[in-house]
Amino acid sequence: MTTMESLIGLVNRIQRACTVLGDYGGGTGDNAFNSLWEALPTVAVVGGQSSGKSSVLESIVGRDFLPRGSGIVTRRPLVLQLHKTEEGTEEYAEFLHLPKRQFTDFALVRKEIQDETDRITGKSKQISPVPIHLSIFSPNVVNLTLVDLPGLTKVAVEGQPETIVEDIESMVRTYVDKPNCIILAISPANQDIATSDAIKLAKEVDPTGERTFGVLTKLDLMDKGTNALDVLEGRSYRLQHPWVGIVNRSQADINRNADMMLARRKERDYFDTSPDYGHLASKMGSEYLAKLLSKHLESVIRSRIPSILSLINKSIDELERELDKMGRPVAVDAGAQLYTILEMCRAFDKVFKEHLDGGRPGGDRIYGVFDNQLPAALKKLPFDRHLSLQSVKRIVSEADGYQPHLIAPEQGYRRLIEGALGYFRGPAEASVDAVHFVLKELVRKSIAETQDLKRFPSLQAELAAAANTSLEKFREESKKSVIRLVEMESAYLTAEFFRKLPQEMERPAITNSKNQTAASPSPATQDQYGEGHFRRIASNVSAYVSMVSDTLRNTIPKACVYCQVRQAKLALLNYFYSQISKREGKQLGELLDEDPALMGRRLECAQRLELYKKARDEIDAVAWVR
Ligand SMILES: Nc1nc2c(ncn2[C@@H]2O[C@H](COP(=O)(O)OP(=O)(O)OP(=O)(O)O)[C@@H](O)[C@H]2O)c(=O)[nH]1
Repeated sequence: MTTMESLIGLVNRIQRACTVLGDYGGGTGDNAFNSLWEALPTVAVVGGQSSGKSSVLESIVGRDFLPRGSGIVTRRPLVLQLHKTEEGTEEYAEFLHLPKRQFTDFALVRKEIQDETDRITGKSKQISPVPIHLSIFSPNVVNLTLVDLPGLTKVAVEGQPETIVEDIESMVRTYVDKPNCIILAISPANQDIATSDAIKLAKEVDPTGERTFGVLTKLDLMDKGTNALDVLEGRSYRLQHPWVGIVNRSQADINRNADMMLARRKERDYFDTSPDYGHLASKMGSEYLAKLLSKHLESVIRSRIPSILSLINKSIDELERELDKMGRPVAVDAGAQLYTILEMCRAFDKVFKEHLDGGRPGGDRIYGVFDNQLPAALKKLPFDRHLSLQSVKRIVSEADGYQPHLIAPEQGYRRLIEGALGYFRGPAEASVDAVHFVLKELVRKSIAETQDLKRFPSLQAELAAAANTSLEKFREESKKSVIRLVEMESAYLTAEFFRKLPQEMERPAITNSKNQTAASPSPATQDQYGEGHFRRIASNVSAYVSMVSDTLRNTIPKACVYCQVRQAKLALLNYFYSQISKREGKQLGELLDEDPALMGRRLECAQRLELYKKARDEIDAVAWVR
């Protein structure tokens, strides 16, 4: 006995906890949790309108407490949990949504069911799948849980949405479809069983009749001379469990406020004295039905315990994994928050360095800048144009002014070289920018790849902004350095280079110049030198510039690495650290504000986890007392 009470009580407790967390079956979508509710055996009361569902439930309870009226009165599932108490104790009812209030007046229970139905559905006559939980504690009940569902109907009446017929059917189906659902199919005896809505549905979802209990009401209303023995003895429609006949209070009894206990006695007398059903009397009536269901429910629960436990264990594992993935909640004190932030910075820094040093991709793109982009840009510089014969002639002549040079065009050389070296600024700065963009991209990637940071969008944004500010600073420094390298080349030329060049005989050294001189004395300065002279100057300058280009091809990468890459490795987050050290506790907390959806999900997971763990402990405690 203890076991039976505890098992049904156990399922009741778990069911109530499920409802509080919004688990009443039918969870859908990617984020839906395993439904524990669906794994728990329940008895669902199903029948057409006016088939006598409410009357059966009230008979089982022995109390008048359900709303009555025309149209669809039951518009939300009512989970009715019956708890047997000691003989002589006072009966009372309790709603899950009003945990502190005990109802001893059952008329008020009826009113509360009506009000609570309207609270969710409005007065619109809509239906809602959110159940109302009602517990009744009484010495006159057996331990049992039943779910009262809206009556199946065929037409929508005034004020009801057109879809009501299908809506009710699909809500009822969400219960009876579940293999753990015991179906209490109510059919009135004064109607042909072949037309019973309850039997029609039960047949569909439970064709073998294993989990269907057939209940035949209104036996007293059958035409004189007829009886329901064909149904009750299983000849009309066979179920695995025996049919139970019921005689509820008539409408006239209800109007008279006939006492329920008296009605129970009258029902017993009816069967005991019935010429048709006398031989079945011990297996008829609402009291018998309640006991039968209670016993069956207990045995079903017992047989399902292993699968319920395995579902619970599987869900616990899944939830713990998900919680680990989401990260545990953030600490509230400033010290711990700072520690959390610094831990995440460290994790980010590690990922960033792996990108640069190897292990993760991206660092190689910096080498790509030095090995491809820079040499290609240097090659493309317009030295051919700058050192064209025409340009060399012009620059050299202009450099000499009105006095032509005597031996070598020193000023001309310098001007040509200076002009050429100026072109190196472009590729030098472009290399710095290219490295900057690679580093910036690596910061972005590293933030995205730092698992712990994922849940803190504000921290991610601040970290990215601070790292980018640092990178900008490094870029500026790097630019200054590479420009300085270029300017250093212009500031002091390598005289040695020119000394090594084969010495040119200046002035009219060239034959055709000689001839020209002979023919006509040189009228203009530029004519004093032949093309070969200028070509040689162009080629000497070009050789010098190419030597400088080789040098810069080697030194620009050194400057970029020194000023940008190395600094990024050493001091990328220094600026961030200086910023957060100025922050107060509240501002630190703001950095750690998580995505509200994630926080909500974590809370949900944590509550579910608690539910499952509690359920597991309870089942462990109860299930082995056997
Ligand atoms: N005489 C007699 N009347 C019954 C019996 N069962 C139900 N009734 C009457 O039938 C009518 C409908 O019964 P309910 O219990 O309200 O039926 P229901 O299936 O809950 O109806 P809805 O909630 O409207 O779907 C009421 O007037 C009851 O008094 C019975 O066994 N005998």
